[in-house]
Amino acid sequence: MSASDKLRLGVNIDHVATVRNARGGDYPDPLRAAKLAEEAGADGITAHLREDRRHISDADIEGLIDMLTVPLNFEMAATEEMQQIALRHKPHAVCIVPEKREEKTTEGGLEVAREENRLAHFIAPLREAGSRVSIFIAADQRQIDAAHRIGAQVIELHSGAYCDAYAEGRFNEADIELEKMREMSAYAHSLGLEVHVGHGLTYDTVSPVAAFPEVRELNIGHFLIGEAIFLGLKPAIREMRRLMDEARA
Ligand SMILES: CC(=O)[C@@H](O)[C@H](O)COP(=O)(O)O
Ligand SMILES: NCC(=O)COP(=O)(O)O
Repeated sequence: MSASDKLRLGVNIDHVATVRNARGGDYPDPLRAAKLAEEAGADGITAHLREDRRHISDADIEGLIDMLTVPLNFEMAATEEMQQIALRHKPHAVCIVPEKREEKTTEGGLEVAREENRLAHFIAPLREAGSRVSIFIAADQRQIDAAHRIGAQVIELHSGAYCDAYAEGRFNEADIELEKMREMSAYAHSLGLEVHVGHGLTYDTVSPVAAFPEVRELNIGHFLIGEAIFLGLKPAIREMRRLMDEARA
């Protein structure tokens, strides 16, 4: 396996900030988590600067930009404020995600097809600034075609429907969702898009997704931060890495 074939693990540190923000102080520090994740072998760090700043803050993003030795995948909504922040920091990757104030977490993928024109104009300066532009979407051919047309280099398939179905014991539905992601990974790859997958992945759900040959990166956060309470962050990440490597072998 060449280095370019390696399945990368992006560790999302948002929920270290959620715990910090519960008390409004300085700890636990998401930057310290990012450092440990790097040391544990993370290939990248993902952080979502929500418009309501419910977890990651502007200062966290600045700190990550200064400190990281691995690429930052900066998740953000397609708003002018976020575009300005991304253009100031020029992260390795910008992943455009949908956001709703009332949601607990990112509920679905971005509606690219309905907003093609606006999104094409929105991502052009980000690409020109040197960031790789990724679009967080459902495993839906219409959305993939639209992401391709607007000039995104990467798509990230939302694995939440698969993971939720699995967690709730709806295994037939989980298989259907998995099959959709498998087919759409191959389809997106055939168009020349780089394929990532993320949201809600756990030790129980990661292996079949890691086995898709077209997938280049998994972004995983909430489960790892939870598991770190019991195992420690580095062992939790290393176990995820082991499962990914085993599935890919
Ligand atoms: C877009 C995405 O899937 C991640 O950002 C993840 O959801 C963590 O952030 P939230 O839990 O706030 O959605
Ligand atoms: N884009 C998905 C991500 O970064 C991680 O999502 P989760 O594992 O925190 O649900």
